[in-house]
Amino acid sequence: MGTIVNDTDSTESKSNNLTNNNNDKSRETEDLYSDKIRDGQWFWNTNTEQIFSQDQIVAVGHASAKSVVPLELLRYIYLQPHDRIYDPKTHTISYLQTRTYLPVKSLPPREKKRVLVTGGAGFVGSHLVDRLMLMGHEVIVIDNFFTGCKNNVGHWIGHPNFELIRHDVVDPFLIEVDQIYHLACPASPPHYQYNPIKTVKTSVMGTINMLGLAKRVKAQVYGDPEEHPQAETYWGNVNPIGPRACYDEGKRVAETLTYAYMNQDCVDVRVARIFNTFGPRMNANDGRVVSNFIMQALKGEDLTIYGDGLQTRSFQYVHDLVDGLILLMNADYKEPINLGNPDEYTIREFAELIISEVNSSCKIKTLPAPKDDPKKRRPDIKRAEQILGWKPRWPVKQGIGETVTYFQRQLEAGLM
Ligand SMILES: O=C(O)[C@H]1O[C@H](OP(=O)(O)OP(=O)(O)OC[C@H]2O[C@@H](n3ccc(=O)[nH]c3=O)[C@H](O)[C@@H]2O)[C@H](O)[C@@H](O)[C@@H]1O
Repeated sequence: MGTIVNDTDSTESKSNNLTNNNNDKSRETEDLYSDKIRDGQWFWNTNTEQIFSQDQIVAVGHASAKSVVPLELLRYIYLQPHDRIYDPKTHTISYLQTRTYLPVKSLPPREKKRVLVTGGAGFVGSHLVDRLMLMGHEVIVIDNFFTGCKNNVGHWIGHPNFELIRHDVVDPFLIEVDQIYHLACPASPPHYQYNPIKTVKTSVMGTINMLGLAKRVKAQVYGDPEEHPQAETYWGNVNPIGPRACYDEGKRVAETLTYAYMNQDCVDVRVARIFNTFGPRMNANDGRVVSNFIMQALKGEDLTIYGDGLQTRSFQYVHDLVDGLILLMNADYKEPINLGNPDEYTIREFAELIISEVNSSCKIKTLPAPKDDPKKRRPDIKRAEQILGWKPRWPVKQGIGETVTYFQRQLEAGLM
């Protein structure tokens, strides 16, 4: 039984005539990739230790954790709606039946781990699953699909190294695994405030169940911080009866539980405090600032700033987070570690960045500020740098570029 990392946070088919040009393009691209896979000349042939080429990011991961994967491989998965064909005339979606899986590394049995990812069909979880699969591990996903989505991991269904189970972490679950990444919990304020009792149960009972299983944690533990930037040594400032308490306090108790299991039952734990994260597969309607602003800009609507827009956030691209989680899992370090990008923006600056990246002429409109909205958030990442040798590689602008492409393609494919 293994180690648990607990996150305390902080298409188209061939039927009909596929008249849509995008669909044809998508099919052509898929055939091209399929040929490459069959001929065994996939991107793995490139030097996979190389992360940058001519200042461009060409791979993600860290050689020390054997997590390096060519970026093209991942982009193929999340930027091509290759397994679904949308027919705008009949407003139907067909799913392709035949599937070529991307080549995964062949690991010797002693290196191959059985890894459980709770919330593995969600935004962050599904990117972690892609990476672990490509690295050659056996991956088991449990998800209740409340905010997660089968499509996020659909490209692995049927693969011998992959299992997808509908299960709610609030209920006990028994399985033998080497490692557990506990990521299950709605993270956007509208989602987690929709059913606050369930949110607390997911954090608390979900964590108890997973700790019980393994006997391993995310940045909201800091609440509306009085210390800036936030180091792991800061204890936080949370209103225990406010609308965000179900999430923030849930994460805090999850950490308390994690260390109680470590001290009392010698459970091997890791605690990641995750700061605002964005990227492809964010839910377009989850109400978070990145997805809201990009969707509004793409649709030509006004961007909604809550309050004066002077509150700050620091945004990290999802690949950087996955790098950090895998490094943390493989490090022998038990204290909490912040994973976030210290590049801090006011929400107004961020709105202007999105407008310029989408090349839109949208205006900004101001709406009332939500209660208890933290005024500042920026991680102090010295600990992650020292202990894990990790720091974010993705400039926010570059990540935003890929995320905009993702949302654009989803919109074109009728998927949102
Ligand atoms: O993205 C995340 O990872 C975090 O999202 C939320 O925290 P928050 O920072 O409030 O996230 P957003 O809802 O994205 O809001 C960020 C800021 O933008 C503002 N905002 C949001 C949406 C919008 O349309 N306009 C707007 O001005 C919010 O008021 C807030 O000040 C969750 O509470 C965190 O747990 C989660 O980790």
